[in-house]
Amino acid sequence: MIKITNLNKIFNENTKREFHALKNINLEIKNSSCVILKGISGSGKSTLLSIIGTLSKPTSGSIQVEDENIAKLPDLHASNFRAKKLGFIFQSYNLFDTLSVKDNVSIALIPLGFNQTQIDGMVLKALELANIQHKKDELVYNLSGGEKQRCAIARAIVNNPEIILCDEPTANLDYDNSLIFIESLRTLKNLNKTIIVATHDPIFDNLDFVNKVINIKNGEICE
Ligand SMILES: Nc1ncnc2c1ncn2[C@@H]1O[C@H](COP(=O)(O)OP(=O)(O)OP(=O)(O)O)[C@@H](O)[C@H]1O
Repeated sequence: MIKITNLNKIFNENTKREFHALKNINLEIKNSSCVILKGISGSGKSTLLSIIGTLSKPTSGSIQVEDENIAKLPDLHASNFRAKKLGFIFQSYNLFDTLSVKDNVSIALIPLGFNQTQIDGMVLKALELANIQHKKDELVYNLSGGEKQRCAIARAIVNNPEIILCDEPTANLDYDNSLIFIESLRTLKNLNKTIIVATHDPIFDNLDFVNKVINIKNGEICE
């Protein structure tokens, strides 16, 4: 369970540019559920996702993941938490263009101390799950947008994370590739992953495997 309590994020606090981006967010996300964070541009979706992902810290409030409050983790602990428990999928893919698909995916395992045989096995499994194994030796530079997204999915799941965070994952995909992405999410849901997607893409409306849609407006949850 992810339990967010009284969470606030204020950028540039106590300056003329002060901006209250998240206002008293309270939210519970059950294990193995799929949750969509919806809201127009600037509503605070990415800010919330990056705080859940320990990429930034809230101004106040707590985020309990099982028994741990991850809101105030020191940087080293936060990076350990991310490496073990989280997978990220971004709209811009965040891949290394000049590396192969296989090498992009294995990067996520480097901090975890696996040996080469273990890494090879885990990478192959992730590539197969994401349906990109046939391009494993190709440079990312040469992939299509949909293939890059599948490579990004493989990288996000290679560490077998419990939680997968997706920020506008279909923003750069055409309709057919967006549907393929949604089928990958369904596969991950069936593998009991907890999935949180920040999006304003209507393609995520009314999906049968989505457990909860949370609307965010001006940094607040509106039920
Ligand atoms: N580092 C920052 N400093 C100041 N303001 C910020 C910062 N990051 C985000 N904001 C502001 O916080 C608000 C929420 O931004 P956020 O990126 O979370 O929105 P979003 O809902 O994800 O939008 P989009 O769909 O366009 O990505 C915006 O008004 C943004 O300008």
